[in-house]
Amino acid sequence: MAPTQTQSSLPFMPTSAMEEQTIRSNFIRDEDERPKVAHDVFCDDIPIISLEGLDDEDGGAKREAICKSIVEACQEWGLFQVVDHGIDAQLISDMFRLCKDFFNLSPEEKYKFYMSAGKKGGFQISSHLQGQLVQDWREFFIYFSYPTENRDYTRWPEKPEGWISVVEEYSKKAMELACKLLGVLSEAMGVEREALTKACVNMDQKVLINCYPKCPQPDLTLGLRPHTDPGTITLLSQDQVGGLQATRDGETWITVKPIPNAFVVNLGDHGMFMSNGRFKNALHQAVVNSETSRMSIATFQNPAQDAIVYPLAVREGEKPMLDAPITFAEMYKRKMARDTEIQKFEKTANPMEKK
Ligand SMILES: O=C(O)CCC(=O)C(=O)O
Ligand SMILES: [Fe+2]
Repeated sequence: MAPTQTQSSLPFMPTSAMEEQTIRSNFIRDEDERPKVAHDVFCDDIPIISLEGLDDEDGGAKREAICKSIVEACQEWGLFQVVDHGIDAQLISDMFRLCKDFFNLSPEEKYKFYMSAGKKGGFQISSHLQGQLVQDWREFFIYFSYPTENRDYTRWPEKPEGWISVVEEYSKKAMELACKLLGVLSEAMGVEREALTKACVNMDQKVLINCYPKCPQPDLTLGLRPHTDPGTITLLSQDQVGGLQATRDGETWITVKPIPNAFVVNLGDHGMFMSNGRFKNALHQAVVNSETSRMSIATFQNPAQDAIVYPLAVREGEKPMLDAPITFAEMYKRKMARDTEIQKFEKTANPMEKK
């Protein structure tokens, strides 16, 4: 079918390039940004924590041991995997099946949900950030799922059939699990179990489904550039392909081993600030491959825009990381300004360095 006017003015979709042998220049990263480790070279360093027993009565030895592992993982990595988390395997598999069906729809069908400015959710290509010099090799669909009054059901596709109710259930279960984990972190900071959830005011949740089409030159590009998530905590489920990478020093990357039905949990900037830097905001990225497409579902738990960002606890000998309380909206604005600044700097500074 000939592209319509609207489609031709929209960004290039990686899926349209699946038959091409080389990638377009706007996806090619500078050499130092290219993947150093392949999507399927897995590393076991990331803690895998079973949550069985987490709901035991306070003081239970099992709960105590689980909490300890979570806290250690947050201090060391800001990232870990959870199994036995109580979210039904069937629900996760239904979600993946329906997400896959959506991405397999024709471009016309997907573009009906194209997320232009001001739309509460929908289909997008590459990156949330505007004006990026190099594009990410991905397409995604995003749901604005909580608070429920934010749901604009005109942005929730009726095709594939049944997707709406599965997303509703999935997002509810993810919200419950995230709050449970935030409870563990709150207690570790010596504040009441609900403290982090309350600090988010009316907790916001977005469910983002990433689809990374197979790529003819995966060594030259990234599915998703290195970033930290801005919010409090993220629950990520991924298929068995592999591609999520984490780092502790910003240089050595490891590929997180996919585990069926597990969630990769990572803390975002808000989680880090609220703990005064005790818990890390995990830097991560996604790489692609030439054999198969990959899918991941990131559920972001964020504070409300006007929620106050300030450490809930400052430990002895520490100074607060922030001079004064700010709103989450302000925190995000500063992050974005910094990210754009870093990009501009890199693009202008690199040629000088090479001289
Ligand atoms: O696809 C992945 O593994 C990572 C996704 C991610 O980091 C994100 O959507 O923020
Ligand atoms: Fe992320």
